[in-house]
Amino acid sequence: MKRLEVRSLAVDLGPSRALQGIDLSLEPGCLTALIGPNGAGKTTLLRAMAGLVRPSAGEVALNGTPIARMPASERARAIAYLPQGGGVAWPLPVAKVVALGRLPFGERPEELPAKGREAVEAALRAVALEGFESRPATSLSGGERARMLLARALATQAPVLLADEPVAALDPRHQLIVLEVLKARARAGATVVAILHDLNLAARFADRIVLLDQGKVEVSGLPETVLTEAHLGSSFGIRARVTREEAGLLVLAQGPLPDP
Ligand SMILES: Nc1ncnc2c1ncn2[C@@H]1O[C@H](COP(=O)(O)OP(=O)(O)OP(=O)(O)O)[C@@H](O)[C@H]1O
Repeated sequence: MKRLEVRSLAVDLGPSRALQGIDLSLEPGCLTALIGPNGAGKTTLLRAMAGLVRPSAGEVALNGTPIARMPASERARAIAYLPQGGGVAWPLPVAKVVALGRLPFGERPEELPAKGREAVEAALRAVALEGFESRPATSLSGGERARMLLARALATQAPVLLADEPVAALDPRHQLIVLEVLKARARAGATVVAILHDLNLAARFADRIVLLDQGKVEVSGLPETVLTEAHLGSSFGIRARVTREEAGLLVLAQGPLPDP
């Protein structure tokens, strides 16, 4: 089990400060949704958590060890990262693409050991892509491709899973399937962080929500603490109604607020 800590993190991208003063503790067993308006810094924060962006100040630590000091191979086994809208350039069979998730263990797709094969099969099952194993990856639809790339990240079976908009390209049924998979990973002890734009899915599935706005954490905590009409107005610029239904919080975006 790995706790991911973000301590006083700042990131500069070119001339602009993308993140500033970020302090977060991401707990094992917990699915955290990262939400915020376009350009808030969500992808930058997730990339920093994966060790893909160099902080200008502060650090990210895994069970107390700064990830910048971890060997790349160790980090790749500990943190699986699903980039936003990833693509595939070669017509590799789907099973081989998913098997690339085993590379951090030195397992090559063409000669996977039993454990690697099981991990790949379980990942394909989890995203409902059984039967796609030999299809060329380049022949998949956008949503199928997104699920294949999530399966690659799942196949690593890393204790930390960071997913950038894992359900953005998916139909409603597959959105639910994928979020249930992420939740199950968390329940099995993983630390899971997913960027979500759908506030109702965040309300329903996240144990904790972090709302980023202009490179800072505006608020973080339980869904009912974060998804308030006031926060939705001030950070997203929308007039919204939040009601509590039997299934959980329901966010109804009613209209954009005028520019401040
Ligand atoms: N390479 C770069 N150079 C300069 N600025 C950048 C660079 N990459 C991102 N930015 C800026 O940093 C800010 C944060 O970007 P980021 O992609 O993290 O936002 P986001 O919250 O993920 O947005 P979205 O919801 O649109 O995906 C944005 O203002 C973006 O324009």
